[in-house]
Amino acid sequence: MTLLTQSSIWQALSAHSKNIPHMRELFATDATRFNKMSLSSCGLLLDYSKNRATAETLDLLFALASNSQLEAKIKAMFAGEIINTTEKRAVLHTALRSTAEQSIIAEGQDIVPEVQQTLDKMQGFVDSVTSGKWKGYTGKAITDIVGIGIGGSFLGPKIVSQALRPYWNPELKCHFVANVDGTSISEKLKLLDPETTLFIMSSKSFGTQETLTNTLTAREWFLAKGGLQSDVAKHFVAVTSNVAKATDFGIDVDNIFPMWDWVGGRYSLWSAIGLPIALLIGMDNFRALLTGAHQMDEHFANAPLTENMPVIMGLLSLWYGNFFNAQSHVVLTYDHYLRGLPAYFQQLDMESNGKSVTLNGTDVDYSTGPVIWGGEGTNGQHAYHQLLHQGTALIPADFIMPLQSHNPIGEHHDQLASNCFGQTQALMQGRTLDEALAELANSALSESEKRLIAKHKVMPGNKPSNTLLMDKLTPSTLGALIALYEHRTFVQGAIWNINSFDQWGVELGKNLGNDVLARIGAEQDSDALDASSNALINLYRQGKI
Ligand SMILES: O=P(O)(O)OC[C@H]1O[C@H](O)[C@H](O)[C@@H](O)[C@@H]1O
Repeated sequence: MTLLTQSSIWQALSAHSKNIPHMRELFATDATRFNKMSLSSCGLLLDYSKNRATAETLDLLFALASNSQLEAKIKAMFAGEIINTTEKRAVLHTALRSTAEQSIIAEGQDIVPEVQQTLDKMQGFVDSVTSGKWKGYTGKAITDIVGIGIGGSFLGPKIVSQALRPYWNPELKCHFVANVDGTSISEKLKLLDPETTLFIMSSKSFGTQETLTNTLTAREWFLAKGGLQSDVAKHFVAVTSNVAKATDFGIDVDNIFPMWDWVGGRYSLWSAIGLPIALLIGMDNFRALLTGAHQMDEHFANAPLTENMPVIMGLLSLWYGNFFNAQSHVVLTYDHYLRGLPAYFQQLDMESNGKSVTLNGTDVDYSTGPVIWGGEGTNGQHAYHQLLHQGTALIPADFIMPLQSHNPIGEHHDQLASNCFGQTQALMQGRTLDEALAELANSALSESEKRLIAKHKVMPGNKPSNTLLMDKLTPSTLGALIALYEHRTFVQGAIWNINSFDQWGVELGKNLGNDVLARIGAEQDSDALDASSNALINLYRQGKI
């Protein structure tokens, strides 16, 4: 057994988990439950009252956090200690949204000046492109931006741009290409004019196969359409920590925006990786996004555990995963602009906490990161919510909704809000057999049919959910919301004592993919691998089954 599961606090939580009254009862016996179990910070309100938790539960969970040295671990991250021990790196995405007055030391050097210089360089670039000063090779202004990247170098810029659609510069269109499937870039290139298109190649390592291949294809297209090699600098810029590789590739050194080892890919939208966002919404709004995230950083670093939003959310999700066998967690955004957020949180959390050894190499004997999934409300209500209400799996849910819509037409937003709140209520209270029978009382069914149908209409309820509200979706509230989930992920990783900042599983896939590519291109059929892999490679070489 690990020290964690041996600890008395873990044992106490385990015993306590068997004795929590149904949430209906918890609400019926305490009219102040919402007041006690909600908090506001950084423009967000978290209602966590619809959870299987009593005051004792929370006390035990906070004690678990303290016993896991959570506060010291938070301090270590903000202080730039090498907490990504397997890659020997600091984890300082929080420095990207620090204020210019702060001083943050990584590897003996204050990194805030570099961060500020990069923001200034972004500012100059954004101003130049959006004012029309930056010209394409035929003297025309840029109309289309294509972000080429994958993983963290794609999802952050894409999802944040999508979320901040009301703030877009109407003169610019933005497209993203991630997949190495040639269809992805081909379909985009069909829409584009090489004279007015700017490609932003985003790759921290400048070594990711998909991104390199897509960028080469974009460059070939540009040259084939009439651009000259000497025009490439007007249409290709890069964001990378590997300047040497980018210049070798042919990117003008002035057009390279820096990245640093102390920023993980899935935490990088706050860096120059966010350049497509900045172009679309302007630098003032991009800085507001950073400010919102910074406010959440301050809250996370300074609020006591008992009033700390990321801590509370992290603990409650861990509560279900470790003590109620919940294997997944659903994120439901009641806002069309936030429809991509579940996918973003999926990468953030699953790539961070999909681990099974502790920092010192011991196998864990408890569940770590759950499957994160979700979608936009109300669409999901007409599909997978059925399983949330009546399925056998326990799936805790986060509901996220702005109080004011950017598109306040007719009754739309009232209906959206009532669906959101109605779902959390239904999940919590369920429907008893007596209630189901009462609903059928006046129907024409026989008594035995009523009993049968009523049985199918019973919903156990007691399904946990958090509700996160904001006044309006703005760059600042979005920054705070994303930082909240980053820190929630950190909290869980800290308690599980895993490294939330490496990704060796992903690396293995990359390496084996390269090996298979070599076999596909080899002179002879593959025979050195397992029988299945050999057969698949050789069928591919033949091009038919
Ligand atoms: O930015 P890059 O170096 O191209 O990396 C892009 C992505 O690829 C990897 O496989 C990682 O798992 C991601 O975290 C990363 O964001």
